[in-house]
Amino acid sequence: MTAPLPPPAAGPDDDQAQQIAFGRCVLALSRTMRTAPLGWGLVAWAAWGRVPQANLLAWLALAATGWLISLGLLALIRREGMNLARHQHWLQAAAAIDGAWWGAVIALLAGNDAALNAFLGAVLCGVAAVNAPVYVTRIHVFYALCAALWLTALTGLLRLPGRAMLDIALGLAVFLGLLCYFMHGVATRVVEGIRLQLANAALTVQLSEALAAMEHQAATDALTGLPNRRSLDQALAAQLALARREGRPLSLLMLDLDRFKAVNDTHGHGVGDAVLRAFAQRVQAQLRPSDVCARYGGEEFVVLLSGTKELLAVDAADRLRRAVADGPLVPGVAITVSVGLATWRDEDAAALLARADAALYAAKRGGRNRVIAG
Ligand SMILES: Nc1nc2c(ncn2[C@@H]2O[C@H](COP(=O)(O)OP(=O)(O)OP(=O)(O)O)[C@@H](O)[C@H]2O)c(=O)[nH]1
Repeated sequence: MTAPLPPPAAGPDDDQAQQIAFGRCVLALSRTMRTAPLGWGLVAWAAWGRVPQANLLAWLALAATGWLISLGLLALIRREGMNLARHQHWLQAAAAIDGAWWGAVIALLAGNDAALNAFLGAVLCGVAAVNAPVYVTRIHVFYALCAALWLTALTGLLRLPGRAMLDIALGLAVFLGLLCYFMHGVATRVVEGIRLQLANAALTVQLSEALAAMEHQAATDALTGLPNRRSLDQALAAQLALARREGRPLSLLMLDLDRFKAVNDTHGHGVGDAVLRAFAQRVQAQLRPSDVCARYGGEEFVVLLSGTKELLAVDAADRLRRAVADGPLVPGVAITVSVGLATWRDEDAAALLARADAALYAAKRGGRNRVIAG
């Protein structure tokens, strides 16, 4: 009977999904930050000659400083392994600094030029829109960026006269509010996707482990831990193919414990089982790693000696026989083994096994505890 599949593992930790989401966000931000100088160029181009040069230079200096601080924070986060618990506030700080120096573009450059004001408002909307997918796996960090951007912009607008400035502040607030609202839904689905990927990966590992365990079970004899008959058939087919292709010699031993029924009858089946297990271990201890020892059925075993001609195989078989006869396999139970040997002669597996079986039968008839080559 095959063992039932283990129950599926519990879903992966939410912490793990959040950690992956955080790592993705840090990497995305590291990439996007490289494009910031493009934004400076656009702003400088639009404001050139329209605002006092000192203001433009002050904003560029502020932007470059904020940018360098954010880059430094990101580099530290990456160097220390992007740990969510330790670094999430650092990332929030980097985003807020980013938002603040962008927002300062209004404070330093907006004024009476309506076209420039509109351009700067559009730039801030663009900055928020570009950053939305960057922070989609850490939406709260995006809120920090938007809040810092809007508050800094508002501070600059409030000190200017006229309603137009408040209109820009309101328009920006509506745009950022809507963007955050829609990104919230997207962000939830993205993190859910990461969770599903983790669950799938965990399930795949679990299934392949269960499959490997089942394959092992299907190929192994439960009592002795040796390969079973099914596995022997496969090993024998492979060895015969090798023998045919490369002319490698192959010898097959069929071993059968002598008068094993008497062990069961005298000591009980439990002791009989222990004898079979001890026999398997003793035989295996005598073999090379390339040899195959399988339980053929009952108290019968088959050994494949690859690359071994008949003379050497007889020696090996006799060594096995002596190892069994040398001392009791379990305390108080002495037993011997008879061995039939057949060396491959361009025949198929069934014929080779039949020859070894006939040799084993001859060994039994000859008095047991002996090796006969067929
Ligand atoms: N304990 C135990 N006994 C087994 C197992 N498989 C087969 N047997 C027993 O092995 C015994 C084989 O007996 P026989 O075929 O008569 O052979 P034998 O007594 O070894 O005699 P010879 O082979 O002629 O020397 C039977 O009593 C089976 O019940 C097993 O997994 N555990």
